[in-house]
Amino acid sequence: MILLGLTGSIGMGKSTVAAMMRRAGVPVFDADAAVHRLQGPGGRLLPDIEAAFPGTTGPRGVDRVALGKAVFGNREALRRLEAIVHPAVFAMRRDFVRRHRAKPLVVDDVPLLFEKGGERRMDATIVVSAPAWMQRRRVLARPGMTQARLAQILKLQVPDREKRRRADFVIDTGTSRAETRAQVMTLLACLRARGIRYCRSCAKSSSTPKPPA
Ligand SMILES: CC(C)(COP(=O)(O)OP(=O)(O)OC[C@H]1O[C@@H](n2cnc3c(N)ncnc32)[C@H](O)[C@@H]1O)[C@@H](O)C(=O)NCCC(=O)NCCS
Ligand SMILES: Nc1ncnc2c1ncn2[C@@H]1O[C@H](COP(=O)(O)OP(=O)(O)OP(=O)(O)O)[C@@H](O)[C@H]1O
Repeated sequence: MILLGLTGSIGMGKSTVAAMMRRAGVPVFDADAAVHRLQGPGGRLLPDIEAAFPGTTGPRGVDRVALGKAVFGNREALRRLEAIVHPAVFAMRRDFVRRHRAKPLVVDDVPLLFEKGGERRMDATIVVSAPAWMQRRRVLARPGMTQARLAQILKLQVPDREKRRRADFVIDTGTSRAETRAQVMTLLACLRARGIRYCRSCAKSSSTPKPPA
């Protein structure tokens, strides 16, 4: 089995690419979805989160906007939240990978792959990337997102340029979905047929469309 770490900064299209991979029959562990389950209605982590951040949980689970306000911009608070959330996610990931170990490819979709040194656990890494202006446009269109919140989140993330440099493969989402899907399918076919070493040598494609005038 080849274990692939999939990552990308906020709004780069990681979830979209992960969905394309899943549709292509690859098991994908979704760390964000795991976090949502653990923090959702009746979620296992609610008591610990409420104790550490009073008033941020309720019958509908974690109030993500309120918790985000408490931790983004406050490194110590974020570390406390991570200490509650990450061990539970690690355990779910380990079970998922074990369950699928007979498959040729397994994808681990990890928002903080390079930030937390997770790439060491992977056979290869894939970064999803688009031009910065497109990233901003996508993220600022989300409800509840502001320039200030985006700036705080970007400060916590390894810059896109650095991610691209460190990754084995880059998927460009600055183009049409059809082109992105074609890149995904080519990469998966290559990995299945030829393995990592061969595919590394023919990867790292990217195009950077100009911002609109
Ligand atoms: C604070 C929370 C509730 C805010 O939720 P919300 O739905 O508003 O934002 P979302 O989770 O989509 O994150 C927005 C962006 O911030 C990034 N981000 C989230 N947590 C972190 C973190 N610990 N460090 C750096 N960036 C982070 C995400 O990758 C994403 O790009 C949530 O982000 C959270 O619980 N974070 C801590 C757990 C964690 O580390 N999750 C990410 C990897 S498993
Ligand atoms: N070619 C493309 N590939 C992927 N996403 C695209 C493309 N073109 C436009 N998009 C849009 O870009 C947005 C990317 O959102 P997505 O949720 O996939 O990002 P993400 O990286 O998972 O974000 P986050 O880190 O915040 O969870 C979506 O609204 C998607 O429709």
